[in-house]
Amino acid sequence: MSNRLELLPAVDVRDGQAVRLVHGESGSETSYGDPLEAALAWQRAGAEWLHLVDLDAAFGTGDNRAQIAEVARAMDVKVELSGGIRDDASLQAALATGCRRVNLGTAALESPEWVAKVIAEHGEAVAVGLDVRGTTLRGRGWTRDGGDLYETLARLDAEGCARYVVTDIAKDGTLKGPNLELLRNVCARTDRPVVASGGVSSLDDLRAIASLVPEGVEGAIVGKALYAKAFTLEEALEAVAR
Ligand SMILES: O=C(O)c1ccccc1NCC(=O)[C@H](O)[C@H](O)COP(=O)(O)O
Repeated sequence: MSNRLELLPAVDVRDGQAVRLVHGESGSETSYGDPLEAALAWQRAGAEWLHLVDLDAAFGTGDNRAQIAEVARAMDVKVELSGGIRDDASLQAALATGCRRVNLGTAALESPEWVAKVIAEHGEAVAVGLDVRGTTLRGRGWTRDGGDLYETLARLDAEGCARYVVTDIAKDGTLKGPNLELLRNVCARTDRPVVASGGVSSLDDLRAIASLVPEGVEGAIVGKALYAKAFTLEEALEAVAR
């Protein structure tokens, strides 16, 4: 594992638009225009990764599959794809975009046998999103409870899950800072890399997450702060370069 924090600027797509939600709640969207333009802007600014989310697929309000595939295929940088990947068809469609990895969320809570099979078949190409309120996991676009964080983590670890994307829903899209305690607690319970998501508001937040790299945090997803211009991606990359 590198000792430098990886940054993953986010492009969350709802109804064809790049948006950010507050607490992941449907209806709380702020729109930021064309997803491809946003993704290309992050790439031009030096991103190594793009975190690309199909929110409609996550919520079950349709999908943006064709547009998501167009964005993923246009990227020269690594793409992590999330939202509504719950069965063989959606998994194959996601992998066919050429993305580097997919995030499974709801499926890890509702279809554990399928997820164990997918982890065994695809290894590093699969991460599991652990999206929590407190220590209770949430699925179906974060609208339904899905069990205990640490029990699920132990099960997924035993199945060989390669990495986790950990989101405190109470922080997501709020610019209130990341939940460092949650990240530390998850890192203490697994030896797999953890990608932090939700709440980043400042370069100091990124430095604080970067201080957890020795504990197992590998990356940080940044959404709202970049769209709200709290800092630029260039500044963020510079802040975690040392
Ligand atoms: O990732 C999902 O599947 C998802 C489902 C339902 C609501 C939101 C979802 N993802 C949100 C994100 O991944 C955000 O882009 C990320 O947490 C960034 O948060 P922030 O920096 O606080 O804007």
